[in-house]
Amino acid sequence: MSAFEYRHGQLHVEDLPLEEIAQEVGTPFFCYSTQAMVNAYNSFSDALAKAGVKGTICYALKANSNQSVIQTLAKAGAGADVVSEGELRRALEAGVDPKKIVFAGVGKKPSEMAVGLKAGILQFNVESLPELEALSAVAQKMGVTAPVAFRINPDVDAKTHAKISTGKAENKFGIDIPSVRNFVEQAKVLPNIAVESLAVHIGSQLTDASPFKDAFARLASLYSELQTAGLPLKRIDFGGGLGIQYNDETPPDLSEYAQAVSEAMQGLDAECIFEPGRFLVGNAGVLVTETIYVKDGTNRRFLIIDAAMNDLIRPSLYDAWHDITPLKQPDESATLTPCDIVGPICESGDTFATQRPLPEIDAGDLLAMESAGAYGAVMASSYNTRLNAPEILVKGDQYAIVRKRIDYDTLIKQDILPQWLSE
Ligand SMILES: Cc1ncc(COP(=O)(O)O)c(C=O)c1O
Ligand SMILES: N[C@@H](CCCC[NH3+])C(=O)O
Repeated sequence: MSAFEYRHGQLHVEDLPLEEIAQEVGTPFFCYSTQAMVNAYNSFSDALAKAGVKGTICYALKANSNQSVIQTLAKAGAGADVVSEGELRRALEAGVDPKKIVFAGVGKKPSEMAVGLKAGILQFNVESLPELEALSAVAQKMGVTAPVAFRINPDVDAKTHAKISTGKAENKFGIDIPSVRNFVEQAKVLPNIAVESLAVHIGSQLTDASPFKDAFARLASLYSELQTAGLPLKRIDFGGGLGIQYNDETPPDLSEYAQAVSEAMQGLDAECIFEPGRFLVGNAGVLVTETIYVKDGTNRRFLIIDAAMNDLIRPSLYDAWHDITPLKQPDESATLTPCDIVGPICESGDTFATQRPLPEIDAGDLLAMESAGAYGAVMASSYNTRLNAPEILVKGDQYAIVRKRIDYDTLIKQDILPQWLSE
């Protein structure tokens, strides 16, 4: 059973009508299903087990870093993939075992490295020589050894949106394969560094299995070559990137993905790490919004809603598609009219959908923007001095506000007037 479906004419999340939450919380708000997240985690883990792959699933916090989401996944067994001191602190606060935390990102500062070393995390995914040198210096100063994975850039086209593609030579990420031997030599002479792992991540929202296969094969062959040359590698990190269905894409199913991993692992003795973000939470969340006005323009109908690009930026930033579903189930015979669904922000880019066929929608009607669990609330801003959309977590017939809406007073008072303006 899906976590979001119509029952008795109303869109439900698990056992609750979304409209009931909307009446109590007000719109817009994000709503996440515990069941959908746990199911996604279990299906990922089962698929790996079925393919004979043993590994740790380190949830990529950047997709949705609400403490309740991290804790839900940690309770299901997940570790964490973090990219900043903030995310690292979130993971530790949620009780994630430091030995299941990997620290990725091209720009870790020495102060952030120190927090990771102090916590005793599993590995730092290193992407440049200056970063390796900085890590060595911090570790030496602290009298500890830094566990390192070299993140490789396999120069593989992930066939995804250019802004979220990370494995091509022109991208800022990873170390090109021919340079890795030099990195290994440098690591030997740098104090307090232990190279234990190789990592890869070629992009996000991959809908084709072949780039995964290519990247994993290159990673595995390099792993085997370096191990044979005497480097004591223990782990291989396959990154994240598995796509979800937003519209009519057909992402690889889990067994195909797990098969690609298992093929790459043939003949290798290594623990595996995975860093899925979107797959675990993307389809577990919606953004609920109210229609403020229906405006008939010269040549099109606009639905002006109370959510905007500051709440969910994906359509403006990547031309991303999100299904838009009325909370009240329309008649099967309802006539569909093409509408532009837009927010109140003063930019034409504040558009969620163009010429989207929808049944008759009136002012006051509630809509759900689907697949908003990943890269939704985490990418929000207060542009146009709009209040944040609160976040709600549902479990069965219970719901909890897991991030509240900040009031205008608090928002405005974040700004501090310099003395001279109050004189
Ligand atoms: C290093 C790394 N790991 C994991 C992820 C998570 O990606 P996704 O949400 O596509 O699974 C990302 C984001 O693309 C990333 O940059
Ligand atoms: N923010 C992007 C994904 C970025 C992945 C970051 N590594 C999206 O919404 O699709």
